[in-house]
Amino acid sequence: MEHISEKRFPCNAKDYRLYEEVGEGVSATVYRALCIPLNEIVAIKALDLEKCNNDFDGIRREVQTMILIDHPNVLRAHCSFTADHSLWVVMPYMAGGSCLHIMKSAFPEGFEEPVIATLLRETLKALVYLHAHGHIHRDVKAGNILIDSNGAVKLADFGVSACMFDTGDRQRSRNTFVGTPCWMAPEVMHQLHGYDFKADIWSFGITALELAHGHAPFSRYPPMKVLLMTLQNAPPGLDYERDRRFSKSFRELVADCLVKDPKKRPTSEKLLKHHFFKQARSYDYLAHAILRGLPPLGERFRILKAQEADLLVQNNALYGDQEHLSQQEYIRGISAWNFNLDDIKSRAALIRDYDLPTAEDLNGSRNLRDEYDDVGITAEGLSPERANDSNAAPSQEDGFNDLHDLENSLASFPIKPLQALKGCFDIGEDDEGATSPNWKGTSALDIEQQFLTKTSLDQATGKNEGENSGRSSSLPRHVVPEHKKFLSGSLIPDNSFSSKKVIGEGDRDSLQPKIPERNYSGPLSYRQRRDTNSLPSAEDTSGAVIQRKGRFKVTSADLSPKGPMNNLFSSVSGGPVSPTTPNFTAASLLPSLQCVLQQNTMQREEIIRLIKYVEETSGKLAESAEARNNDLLQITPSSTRERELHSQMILLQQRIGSLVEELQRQKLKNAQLEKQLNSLPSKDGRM
Ligand SMILES: Nc1ncnc2c1ncn2[C@@H]1O[C@H](COP(=O)(O)OP(=O)(O)OP(=O)(O)O)[C@@H](O)[C@H]1O
Repeated sequence: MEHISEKRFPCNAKDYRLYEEVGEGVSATVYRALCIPLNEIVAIKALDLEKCNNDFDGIRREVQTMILIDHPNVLRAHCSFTADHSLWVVMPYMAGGSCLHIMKSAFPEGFEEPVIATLLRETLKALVYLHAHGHIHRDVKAGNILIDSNGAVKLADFGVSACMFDTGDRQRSRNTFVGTPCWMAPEVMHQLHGYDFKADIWSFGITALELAHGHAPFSRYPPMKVLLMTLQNAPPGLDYERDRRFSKSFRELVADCLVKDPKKRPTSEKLLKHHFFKQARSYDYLAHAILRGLPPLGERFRILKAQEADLLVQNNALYGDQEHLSQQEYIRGISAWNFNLDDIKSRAALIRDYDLPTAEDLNGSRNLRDEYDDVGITAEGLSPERANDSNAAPSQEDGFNDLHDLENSLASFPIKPLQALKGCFDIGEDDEGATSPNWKGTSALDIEQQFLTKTSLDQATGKNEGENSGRSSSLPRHVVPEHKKFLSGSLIPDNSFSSKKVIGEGDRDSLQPKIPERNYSGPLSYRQRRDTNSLPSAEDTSGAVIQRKGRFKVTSADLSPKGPMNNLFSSVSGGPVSPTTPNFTAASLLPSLQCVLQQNTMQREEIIRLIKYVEETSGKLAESAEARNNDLLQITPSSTRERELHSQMILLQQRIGSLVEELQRQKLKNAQLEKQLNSLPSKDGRM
C-alpha cells in the first residue's frame, strides 16, 4: 500500500507555476504545473466554478474523496483551494495521460491483450478498494484511467462518485442518472430501484471493450440512442469472428461483467480472481508497450485538440448544422451531455440507426461492421427487411416511440454556477488530518459529516474567504480557463447559464449568482426562444424540480406517480406544463399530447402489472386475474408500438397462466406427498 506523502503541498496559487494544458473535461482544464516550494511537477485541475456543471455537493464530494483515498491505483489529490473563479485541485502528474488519449494518439484500434489485462487488473484493484470503502465510482472509462511515466495505473475522476453509506438526499442521488451513457449500466438508466457497486462492474466491462477496440460500443450514437440500445439490445461483447485475436478468457471476462441483471455480475473482488488476469504484467512492461516513443502529454493533447477542431470544421462543412457538431462532444467521451429530452429526441429523429456519419467515418479508420459486431448484430441483420423484425435492433420509428417511454426515467442537466462557493474547498493535507487520516476505520458517512462541519465552520468564520481574497487578487486572469469553445454544441446543458432561480436544496439556492443569459446556438436556440416568449420552463413550474444532484436534476416525475393531468410534458424540457399556458400553438401541443398517450399506455401496463402482483401475492386463482386482465386488454391498441406491447402482454399472460397451472400441479403433488408422509407413522404403528 502506498503511503500518504509527508510533503505538505501549499494551498496558495502563488506557489504554483502553470505550464501547458494537458487535458480538458467538461468542467475542468488540467495543466502540468510546478509546485515551486517543493520543486515537484504536479497536475492542477482547474474547475471553473462559474461555468462548472457540477453542484456544490458534487465538487465537494470529488475533492473530499480524492484527498482521503490511499491506494496506489486511485489518483488522490494533494490539496485543493479556490483561486479567483476556479477551484484548483493539485494532484500527482500522470505523464502518460489517459488510456483514451493514448489510444487516440497511437492505438486507434485498441491495445493488445496483455496490455489490456494489465490496465484492467490495476483498475479493478482500484474498484475493489473503492467498493470496500463504500464508494461507487460511476464513471469508469478509458478516459479516467491514467498512467504515469513509469507505467503505474490510477483511476481518476470522482466527479460523479457516490457513497453507499449515504442516507436521505445523498441516498436518493443513487436513484439519479449519473455517468457517461456508453459506459452506463442499464439499471442506472432505468432508475427504478437505484443501483449499487455492480454499476461499476458494467462500466468496467464496457471499458474492457473500449480498450480492445479503441472505442466504446455504441460510441457513434447520440446519448438517447445509447440508452435505447443498452436497454433493449443484448449486451455488447467480444465477437468470435472479428475479435479472434482475443482469448476465450477475455471474452468470458467481458461477458461476466456485461450481464444486464446486476445481481448476476461478479463483485470487483471476485472478478480480480478471474483467470484472464493471469496474463497481466508489470508497470515496466506497460510503460514499454504503450508509452515508448510517444510525444510529451502536452504535445499529444495539443495535436488531438487541433485534430478535433479540424473535424468539427469538416463536419460543419459537410452537414452544416449543429447536430453533428454536438456529436463530436459525445465522441470525445466527455461526460456531460444534454438530457433535454426534446432536443435529444429531435436529434435521434435525424439519425438513421445504421448510417450515422462519425469522426471515424470521415477518417476512414473504422467501418460500420465494427459497431454491429459490438452489439451482436450481423451485417445481414441490417437489411431493410430486418428492420421490421421485432427482434432486430429498434427501427427509427420504434426507437422514437421508446424515447417517450424513457421520458419518466430521465432528468435534465442541472447547472449550479458556484461563484459564491469560493473558499469552501480549501483542503490540504493538514485538513485531511483534521477530518480523517484515511478511510480505514472511519465510515464514509463520518468523513462526510466531519467535512461538512469543517466547511461550514470555515464559512462561518470567514477564514477561507479572507485567505482567498488575498490569493485571487494575485492570480493572472489567463490561468482561469476560458469557456471552452469546443463545448458550445448542443451537448452543453441547456440550462447552463440560466439566471433563473433554482428550486430545491434550501440554502444553496441563495448562493445562485446572476449570470447573464448565454447566446445559444443550434438546438439550444429553442430554449432561448421559449424564454423570450415567456413560456414557462420546467423550473418555473412550482415544485417541478425538487432536487439537484451532481450533473443531474431530479424532478417530481422521478419520485412521485403522476396524475393524468399532470402528465403533460414540456416539449422543451420534459417538465410538466399547464395546458392553459398562453402562446401554445397546435404544433407545440402535439408532442405533449403524444406523451400523454404514451404515458397512458405505460400506466395501463403498470396497472396490469400491479393487479398481477396483488393477485399473485394474495393467492387468488389465475382465472380471476386473467378475466380482469383480459378486460383491460380489450382496449384496442392503435399504434404499432401499442400493438407490440399488446401482444407482449398477451404472451406474458399466457406464461403467467401456465406458471399458475404448474404451481397448482406442484401444490397438488406436495399435498399428496404430505399425505403419504402423514400415513407413514400409522403404518409403523400397525407393524
Ligand atoms: N493528474 C493528471 N495528470 C495528467 N493528466 C490528467 C490528470 N488528471 C486529468 N488529466 C487529463 O485531463 C483530462 C480531463 O480531466 P478530468 O477527467 O478529471 O476532467 P473532468 O472535467 O472531470 O472530465 P469528464 O468530463 O470527462 O469527467 C483527463 O481525461 C486526462 O487526460
